[in-house]
Amino acid sequence: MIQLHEVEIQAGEMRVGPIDLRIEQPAYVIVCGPTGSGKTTLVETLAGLRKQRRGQIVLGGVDVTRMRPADRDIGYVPQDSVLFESMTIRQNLAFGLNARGVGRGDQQRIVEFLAHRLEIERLLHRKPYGLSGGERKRVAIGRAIATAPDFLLLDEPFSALDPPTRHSMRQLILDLQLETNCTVVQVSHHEEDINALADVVVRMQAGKILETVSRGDFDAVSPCEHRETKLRIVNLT
Ligand SMILES: Nc1ncnc2c1ncn2[C@@H]1O[C@H](COP(=O)(O)OP(=O)(O)OP(=O)(O)O)[C@@H](O)[C@H]1O
Repeated sequence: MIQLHEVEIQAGEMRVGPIDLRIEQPAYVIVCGPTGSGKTTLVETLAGLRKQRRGQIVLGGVDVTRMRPADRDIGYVPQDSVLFESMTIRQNLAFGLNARGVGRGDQQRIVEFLAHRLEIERLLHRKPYGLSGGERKRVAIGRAIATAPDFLLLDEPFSALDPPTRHSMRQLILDLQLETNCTVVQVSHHEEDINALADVVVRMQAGKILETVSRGDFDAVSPCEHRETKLRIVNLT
């Protein structure tokens, strides 16, 4: 369960919140809304990167309100997908594993698996310089999911990608979410993302949640039916 209770953040001149939210896990949550409505601020706050003025955040039963970002069970892909430029792609993917003291053998096994799954094996020896936008996104996503977090935060992960790459990335993320059962919170402006991915849509406006539309309980249906059901339900929004 994602639970936010009266969360407030000061973002420059703008007050984001109070935000109250309850979302059952696992879910694919899309946060949408006009530019400047507070979507990134909300996601950064979940990641622990923004100081809250007040309120409480509970993720999967754990009160993370005062927890450091590294101690939250979260993978985060920021809007600009910043990579560690001095490290190889292999080292980028292994970063979180290394920080958690995972042994060399296990690190190697996980990195090879991720590289295969994300189709970036041929990039492992390279440094980020010169990677395409789509390749960077794949590495950033791989780095975020390497530690198998229960929560994956994606801030406009498909921006600046061409339509075919957007389509394949969307499919990849959906498959990963269904495979790992993690909860994804994704910022998106795009109707196709809502149609293809969302179990829950959180609409923000002027720093507040305007509405939360839930797509119901999909536990009993197959992944394929899952997507079709989502498509039907989005017409209600
Ligand atoms: N550090 C900051 N200093 C000043 N203003 C800030 C800061 N962070 C956020 N803001 C302001 O808070 C508001 C919300 O920003 P935020 O990035 O969360 O919006 P958003 O909904 O993600 O927008 P977009 O869709 O354009 O990415 C904006 O008006 C922004 O300028």
